[in-house]
Amino acid sequence: MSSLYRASKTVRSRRIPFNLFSDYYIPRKFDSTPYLNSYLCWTQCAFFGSHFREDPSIDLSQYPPDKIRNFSIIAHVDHGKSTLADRLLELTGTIRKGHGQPQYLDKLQVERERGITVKAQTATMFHQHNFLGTDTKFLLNLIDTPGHVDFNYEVSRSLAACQGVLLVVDAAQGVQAQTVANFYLAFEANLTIIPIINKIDQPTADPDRVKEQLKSIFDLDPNEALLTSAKTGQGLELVLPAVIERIPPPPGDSSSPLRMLLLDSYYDEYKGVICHVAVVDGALRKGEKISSAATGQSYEVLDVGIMHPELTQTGVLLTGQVGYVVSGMRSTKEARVGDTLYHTRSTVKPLPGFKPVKHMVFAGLYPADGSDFEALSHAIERLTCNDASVSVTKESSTALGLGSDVVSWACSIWMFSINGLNSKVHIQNPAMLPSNPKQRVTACWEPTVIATIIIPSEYVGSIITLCSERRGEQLEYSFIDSQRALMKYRLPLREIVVDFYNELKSITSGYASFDYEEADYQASDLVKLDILLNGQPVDAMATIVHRLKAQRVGRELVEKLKKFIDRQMFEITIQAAIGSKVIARETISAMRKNVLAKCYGGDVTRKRKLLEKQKEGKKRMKRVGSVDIPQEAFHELLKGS
Ligand SMILES: Nc1nc2c(ncn2[C@@H]2O[C@H](COP(=O)(O)OP(=O)(O)OP(=O)(O)O)[C@@H](O)[C@H]2O)c(=O)[nH]1
Repeated sequence: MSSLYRASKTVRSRRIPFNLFSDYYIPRKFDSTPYLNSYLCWTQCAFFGSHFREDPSIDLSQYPPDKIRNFSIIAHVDHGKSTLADRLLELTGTIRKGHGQPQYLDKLQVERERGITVKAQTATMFHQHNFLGTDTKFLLNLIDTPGHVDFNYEVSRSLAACQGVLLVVDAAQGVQAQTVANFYLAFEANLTIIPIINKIDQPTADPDRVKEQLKSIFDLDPNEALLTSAKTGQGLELVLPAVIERIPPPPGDSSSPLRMLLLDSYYDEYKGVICHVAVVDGALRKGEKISSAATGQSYEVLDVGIMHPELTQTGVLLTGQVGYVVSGMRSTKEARVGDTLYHTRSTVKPLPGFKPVKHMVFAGLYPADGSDFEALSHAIERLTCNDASVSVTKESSTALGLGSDVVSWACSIWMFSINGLNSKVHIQNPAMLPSNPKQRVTACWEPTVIATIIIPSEYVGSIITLCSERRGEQLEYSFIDSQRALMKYRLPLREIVVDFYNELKSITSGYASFDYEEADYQASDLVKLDILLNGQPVDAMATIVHRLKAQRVGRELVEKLKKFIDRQMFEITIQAAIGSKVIARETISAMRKNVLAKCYGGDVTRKRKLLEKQKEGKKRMKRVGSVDIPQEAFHELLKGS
């Protein structure tokens, strides 16, 4: 999910899977596929299973903004955010110690299975602290954030509701690429940053080195860093006091009309759409009418409360508080993240920063077995119900075949300027390119990303080679300490969605850390690569590639195809071509029937006649014969094996 995760997803169902015929479409190597698959699994598992409860002991009017702290935990993947969040929930009695479910805030089954956080969750805690000489009970909203490379989009949403963050860094691994990316997200949002050096119980922990890094990379005061072990509990008692004392209270105005920031939403089978919100100004009560600044739609507030950590009805949410609202929205599509919700009859200025969802990750999906179409369709419907950032476009396909799985592959979006058309067109399928020769492509652009890579210095050379092979442009190269380098590259998005991360990990023996954020489109020399079987272009196999890569991609495609197409009674030529220029070619020779099998001994002229006849027949067959491409050839090509 900056990363691809910030990326919204577009899931395309039932589309011709052959428009990205290169190594780019290979789902196993497509780094974002696990994410997509996670979501698909998610649709099959009961998400949330929300329990609504009432807790009469909670009186939110006791918590004006000065007794509220909204904070988030940010970190590189696996540095211990979720474990730390769990410990804080335990410490405040929000969950029972040893509740038997590690990473409480990771509610999705897929999150537990994969050990990474996908959907950010919020939990409200209450904590007594001696503040400025008075024992005061504070309301703390902890927003757990995903740390995986794909999920930075979620991180930025979470940060919009916070005034401070805990920046967790693994004491052994030190600052990693996502630590850098997350730090800058928090820094740019003007949030108070509390550095936490976690996992100090590890034998390889080196907190002093991490402190140096915090100083040299982020200019953070090393003395302000807290040393913790979320595993053993060491140092955790200092975390909440630091949150209360260092992070400012939310700045809203309780006497102003209601303005609520919509943070997230999901679909509950019983209650409908449940929105997570942060009340910036004013107050919200059950029964009131609210409107959305983004869509203009109005709703009645059916239920309102806090996540403590289960949904707990309070009937009210006051300035600075974070909670949930049920308002009869029919689909999460109506709940636009970053939207401002306000009282229907009031006039307010929408909160800044709202951006409509911008799709960044595209995937084509189709059921390998056509009879599974309904099931897949249903699963995708549930997926889109639960996540407003996923949108679906249905396409019909003439090339669906047999099998048992869902086949998915990465798509890309290019921009083309075409002679005869006034505006630039976005193209994600080569078939969308005009066939009319008068509508010539005059320029092309492709999306790029800015990648941040942190590696032990001995791997710098290999990274430079990898990034230049992937058409990267080096933007920065510096050392974050005596052993590790930080490199920034601008890379075409298409070059990193497939296999880049795996390769990076493999050439650095797993020591590289990587993050990226979306950047502009850049002019690129793109060409349409056609695949021809016996001289006939197979439209579904055409793809768009960079001219420099066309030769290699074309060669690989024809070689792969050769493996999967059975020999037939006539010769088959497989060609890759750009326009009329053939750049790669393979031939599958014809099967030879032994026409002489029944001629024992006998007349030579008769044998010659039979062979001549066979030759003639083959010529005719080659002319009229259409090549059967087995479905598994497409599947195997898609899977990249
Ligand atoms: N030794 C040690 N291990 C820890 C500590 N904190 C967390 N871990 C372990 O580190 C691993 C990752 O912890 P998580 O809390 O899931 O990490 P995360 O940062 O939330 O990861 P994402 O959810 O993917 O963002 C788990 O195996 C934890 O048990 C610690 O203080 N010491």
